[in-house]
Amino acid sequence: MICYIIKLIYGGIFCKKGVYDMKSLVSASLLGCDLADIRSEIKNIEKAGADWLHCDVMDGCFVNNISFGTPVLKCVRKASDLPMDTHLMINDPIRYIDDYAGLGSDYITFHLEAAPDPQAVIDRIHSHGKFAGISIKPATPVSEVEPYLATADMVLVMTVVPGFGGQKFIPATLEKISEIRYMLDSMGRDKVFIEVDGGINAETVKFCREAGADVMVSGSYLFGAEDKSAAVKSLKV
Ligand SMILES: O=C(CO)[C@H](O)[C@H](O)COP(=O)(O)O
Ligand SMILES: [Fe+2]
Repeated sequence: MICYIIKLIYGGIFCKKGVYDMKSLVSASLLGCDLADIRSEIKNIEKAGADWLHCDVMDGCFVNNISFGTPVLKCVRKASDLPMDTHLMINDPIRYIDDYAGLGSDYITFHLEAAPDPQAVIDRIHSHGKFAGISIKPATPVSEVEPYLATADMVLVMTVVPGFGGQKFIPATLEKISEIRYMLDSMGRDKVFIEVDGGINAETVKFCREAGADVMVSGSYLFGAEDKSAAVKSLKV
């Protein structure tokens, strides 16, 4: 208990042995690119050193925005061999897992708040041989995701309220990253990724990394950068 309190105070300094040995991964959020020119945007960000392609699927119900769905992700799959990191911001996501797995997503992340039975969604993703991510909004307590840490392959901590790119990073989410990393370490699950998404740039990434995150999603910062290689590099802290 004392250790846990110290850990929270220090915001993750003592967390996850080994993660600091490797650079963090950068997942480029295509929501921030010019969608009319998506193939060349993908090629450019790939050349700049991005590790994954992050695809934000929004249904206009779970979040107040509609983005894109299977037709666009099929084109993304054809345009690149990079791992596809699909972020489902849709209600009752189990309805669409077969589709997003079938089109070639590597990681499929859904929202805990949107799923009546989160374990069933994780199991369905695994039944396709894909990696399962579970995400929480900034207002959702870490205790709600704890039951799924034993089986999820990735936890996505939203660092903005989901729905739109270009928002400001919420610092209060850092404590949640540290708490989740501590819980995963305590369970011996040190291969589980913690991904952060929303307002990630060269400054905010440092705090996320210290707290224990290892996959950094970035849209507006990366695609808005003049020098994309330098921007990607700045996120690999
Ligand atoms: O899931 C998301 C929004 O809900 C996006 O991935 C995220 O906002 C990335 O955009 P930016 O880096 O511009 O904040
Ligand atoms: Fe996202």
